[in-house]
Amino acid sequence: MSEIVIAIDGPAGSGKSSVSKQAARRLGYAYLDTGAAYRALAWDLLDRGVDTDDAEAVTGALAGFDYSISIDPDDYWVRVGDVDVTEAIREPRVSGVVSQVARVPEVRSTVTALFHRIIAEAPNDGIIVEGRDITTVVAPDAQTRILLTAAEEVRMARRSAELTGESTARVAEQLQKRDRADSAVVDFMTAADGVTTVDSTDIGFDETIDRVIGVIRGDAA
Ligand SMILES: Nc1ncnc2c1ncn2[C@@H]1O[C@H](COP(=O)(O)OP(=O)(O)OP(=O)(O)O)[C@@H](O)[C@H]1O
Ligand SMILES: Nc1ccn([C@@H]2O[C@H](COP(=O)(O)O)[C@@H](O)[C@H]2O)c(=O)n1
Repeated sequence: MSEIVIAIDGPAGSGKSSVSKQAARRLGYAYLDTGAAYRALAWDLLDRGVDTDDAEAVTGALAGFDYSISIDPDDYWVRVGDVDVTEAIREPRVSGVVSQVARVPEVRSTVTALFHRIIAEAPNDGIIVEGRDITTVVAPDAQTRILLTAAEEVRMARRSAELTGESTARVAEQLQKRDRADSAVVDFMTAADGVTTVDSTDIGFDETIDRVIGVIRGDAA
């Protein structure tokens, strides 16, 4: 069981997954991507033909959601049943509906219970858990709580550099739309009491990891 829990929240494209994964590698910790559970559920609902706008139908489909995720930062995968959905859950069709699914209270309580089980069973000394409500709901008592952020235009530019098949305007529109919808459910734009902000707007990837590890080790932010 992990003695140390590091909670990291932030808006879309702020670097939560890439920075958390790399920091976990360096510290020998496990890494839990909580957004993957919401994405995998959205993928599963689309696959089963469930209307993702219908909260009752989404709640009804939760019992059949057979989800597993690797918490090894060197061997990351996500599965629904026997299907490896690691890549598929990043597709725009999933990103486009995930916020609708994540706003359903029964979804949030079910996946939060799942996260608590994964955290409790992690074999490493520590685990880095990233998402939107980790510092406030999933692990408010975590030893270290960080809000990882960056200016919206910088996040858009970084995301559109990754998604070569999509126009910059479309990527920007989707990122803004998702942040707006997600912000209506949880506040990940402002740091809660006791949460340290790391702003990567003007710093590169490696320096961001150094800053995050510095906060975890108790250096000044
Ligand atoms: N400090 C940084 N400097 C440069 N690039 C960065 C920095 N931090 C993250 N990136 C890049 O920004 C992109 C988005 O990062 P990442 O996917 O980790 O964000 P995220 O917060 O997990 O996004 P989402 O919530 O949408 O899944 C990646 O290409 C990543 O390599
Ligand atoms: N703690 C969380 C994490 C994620 N979500 C929802 O999932 C979507 C995908 O998350 P990514 O981190 O992969 O971008 C996100 O847009 C939220 O709708 C959440 O609600 N809580």
